[in-house]
Amino acid sequence: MNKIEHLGIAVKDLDAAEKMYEDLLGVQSYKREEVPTEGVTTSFFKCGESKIELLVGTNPNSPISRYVEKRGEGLHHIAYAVDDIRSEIERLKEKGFVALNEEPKIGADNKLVAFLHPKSAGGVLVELCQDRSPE
Ligand SMILES: CC[C@H](C(=O)O)C(=O)SCCNC(=O)CCNC(=O)[C@H](O)C(C)(C)COP(=O)(O)OP(=O)(O)OC[C@H]1O[C@@H](n2cnc3c(N)ncnc32)[C@H](O)[C@@H]1OP(=O)(O)O
Ligand SMILES: [Co+2]
Repeated sequence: MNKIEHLGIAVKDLDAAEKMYEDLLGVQSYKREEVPTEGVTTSFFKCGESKIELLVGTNPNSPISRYVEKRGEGLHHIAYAVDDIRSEIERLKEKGFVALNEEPKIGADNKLVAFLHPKSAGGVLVELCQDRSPE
């Protein structure tokens, strides 16, 4: 695990959350990106080496919509930058972590991503991120 790539924060209203984080961080969001396969729209802020990823659900079945419905807005996941996501998934499975997707999937911000079930990671939803090769 090279660094914390981003902290994922589940929100109800992306416009309002962006305004709050612009005030908090003193910077503008550098991109919004929809990820239809995850049922989310994301908004990214740089914060030193890491990023803040705001996420709003775009349909009721989205993991984010379900999370906010059940637990309200708040810290949703920690994403770590890895060099080789497939070998990291295998390494972590051997350590007893539960991979929610064995095959990496396309994430936001030009990443390949995979998730570990929070119940296998001390109550924290973990995301692995590998930079996608430039198209
Ligand atoms: C990929 C685009 C973008 C990127 O960075 O590139 C993203 O980050 S997209 C982020 C949204 N996508 C995901 O989160 C995908 C992975 N998540 C899932 O598959 C589900 O959300 C899952 C399996 C974590 C939970 O779904 P489930 O339907 O099982 O929800 P439950 O409410 O039944 O939860 C079961 C159990 O887990 C606890 N839980 C749920 N979510 C979280 C969380 N974010 N952090 C910690 N714990 C979580 C929940 O409280 C339940 O525990 P229990 O003790 O049984 O109440
Ligand atoms: Co994320």
